[in-house]
Order: sequence, then C-alpha cells, then structure tokens
Amino acid sequence: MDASDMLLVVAAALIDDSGRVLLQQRPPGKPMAGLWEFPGGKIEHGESPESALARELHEELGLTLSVKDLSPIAFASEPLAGRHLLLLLYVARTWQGEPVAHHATELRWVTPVEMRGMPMPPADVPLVAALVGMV
Ligand SMILES: Nc1nc2c([nH]c(=O)n2[C@@H]2O[C@H](COP(=O)(O)OP(=O)(O)OP(=O)(O)O)[C@@H](O)[C@H]2O)c(=O)[nH]1
Repeated sequence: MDASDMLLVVAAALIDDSGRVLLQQRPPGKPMAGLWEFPGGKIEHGESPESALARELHEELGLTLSVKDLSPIAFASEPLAGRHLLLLLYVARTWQGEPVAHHATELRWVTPVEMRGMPMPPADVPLVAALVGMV
C-alpha cells in the first residue's frame, strides 16, 4: 500500500466537567449519514495533526483550542472505501466557546457508556472502548 492510499484523519473527544463526551451526527447525503462521530476531519497538506484538529473544531463547532489543549489517547487503523483510514483520537478538556453544529445534524453530550449504544463508524468502536477506561 502506498502512503497516498492512507487517509489521515484527526478527531477529538471533548470532555466536559461531568465526564461527558461530545458526539456529532453525520448529515444526510454524506457517507455514513446518521452515524455519530467525534468531531474532526482530514489532515490537509502542510498541517500538523494538532493544527488540523484545532482548525476542524473551529470550522465544525466554532470552538477555539490551543494545540496544547489536545492530548493523543488512541488511534484506529481500518480499511475504508478502497483506502486505509488512520484515525488519531485526541482528548481535550479545555476550550473557548460553546459548541454549535455548523456541519452536523445534531450534537449530543454522552457518557462513554451511553456511547456504546449509539451507531458509530466501525473505526470508532475500539476508540470508544479506550475512552470508557479513561474518562
Ligand atoms: N471526523 C470523524 N471522521 C471519522 C470518524 N470515524 C470515521 O471513520 N471517520 C471517517 O474519517 C473521514 C473524516 O473526514 P471528513 O470528515 O473530512 O470527511 P467527510 O466525508 O465528512 O467530508 P468531505 O466529504 O468534505 O471530505 C470520513 O471518511 C469519516 O467517515 C470520527 O469519529 N470522526
């Protein structure tokens, strides 16, 4: 597999004071519409993973985060649509602003245990297991 077949995606588990995590629902018309995911997206050319994630959180939710607020906790490695997805999950407990769904159908704060009952992309299943142990 060539490196260009690799889809590099960063995502964040934003954790509030009561230990709930923010999920967003993928909108109709997109692949995996209706599934719940961690906010995030693809790393663009010239970006570090952390700066890509700060940009995505600003675009998708209107939040401002410093790259210092992002801590890596887990990754997923999965075939996806003829390519290979490497999904890097970070956690953040500090940010500025209130999340607003700019791209998603809906936002929901859930406990890691509640997350287990929500339909999510296949790559997210092991990430949820990792979160359950740490939040
Ligand atoms: N943000 C995010 N993406 C995920 C998660 N799990 C997962 O498999 N993905 C996949 O990783 C890719 C994220 O890139 P993206 O958000 O920029 O892609 P997209 O299809 O929504 O947008 P696009 O059509 O504008 O490129 C998608 O293929 C998405 O399905 C997750 O928890 N969060």
